[in-house]
Amino acid sequence: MAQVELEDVQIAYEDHIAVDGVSLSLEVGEVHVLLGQSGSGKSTILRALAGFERVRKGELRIGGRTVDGDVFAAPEDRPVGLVFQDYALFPHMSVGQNVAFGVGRGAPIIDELLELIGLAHRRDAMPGELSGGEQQRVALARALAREPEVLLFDEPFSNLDPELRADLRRQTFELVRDRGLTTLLVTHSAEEAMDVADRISVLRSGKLLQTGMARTLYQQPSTIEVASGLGPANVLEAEVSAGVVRCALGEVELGRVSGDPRGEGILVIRPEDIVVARGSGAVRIVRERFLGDRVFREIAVGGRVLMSSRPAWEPDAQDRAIQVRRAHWIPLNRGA
Ligand SMILES: Nc1ncnc2c1ncn2[C@@H]1O[C@H](COP(=O)(O)OP(=O)(O)OP(=O)(O)O)[C@@H](O)[C@H]1O
Repeated sequence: MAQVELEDVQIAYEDHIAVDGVSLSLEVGEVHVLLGQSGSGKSTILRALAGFERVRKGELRIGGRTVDGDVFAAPEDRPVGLVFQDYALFPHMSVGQNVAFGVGRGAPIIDELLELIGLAHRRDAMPGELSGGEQQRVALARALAREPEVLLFDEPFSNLDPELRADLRRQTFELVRDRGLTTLLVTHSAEEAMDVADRISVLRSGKLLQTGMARTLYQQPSTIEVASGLGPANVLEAEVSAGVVRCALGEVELGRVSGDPRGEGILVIRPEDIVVARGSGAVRIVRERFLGDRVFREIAVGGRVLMSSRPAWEPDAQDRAIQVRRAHWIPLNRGA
């Protein structure tokens, strides 16, 4: 059953259309990520689901009930919990009061939630006395206290340092999944999106480009923007002739190319799928970066500079040639 539905939604700020024709459906218990660059419309969608923006066209439904469109449900009448980037705790209220806000002081769920976020012993502390990670846990507990059906997260981990961010992200999504809460997370980090999402929707300039599982979007992007939104990608013009795909790298066997290669198109090749192997070819390494587990290289070949990466433990070949392990085909009209 769909828990959250957007049907052909348009949202505008005066004459600026921020979200344009977006349709999306989240299953009950799904963790869904809106991924896109700054200004792509992610937060606007989240705010509209929370009831802080109105849709101009289309409809929003939560739990099968229309909350915006022909009718409008006020924010407090929607079964949603919202967690922002900047915690937004009430500074003059203690941790316990912040969590209990809007649900009543004595509610047993408050103790349970404080226990859950590991801050039961800080119940009387003020937000200013907590670290950023602790404050964000309080904000999460506060959102959960209303027992929402849907959780909305707007870049909730971006103000935290990287190690803490990864830890808190893991804890948060364990908790969300244990409770079976339908969740929509906004982020511009592909790594974060792939880490937590059941499915990802990639947005650009207010339009939805592609929805799918991380693996599908990474390996079989429908456009160049989706390809580069999920991670580094080499993009090469190519054409199919006589049963092989030809590009600046030479020939790639058809069997190594997913999609539907025919005529002219674009090949998307991930750095790890460009293998610098033993052989004779005009391959020059322009730049090399050692990243611990892998070595990332820029290599000049066929008049182009391409990105290639290999596991750091792999021995380097002396006489070099390029092999393409895997590539994906985007038809020309969709790649533009
Ligand atoms: N209150 C507002 N008034 C006018 N325009 C706005 C308002 N809020 C957002 N916009 C515009 O709408 C578009 C979408 O903004 P939105 O905040 O949804 O993007 P975003 O993808 O969440 O970006 P970010 O990652 O920077 O938060 C942008 O062009 C932005 O400038």
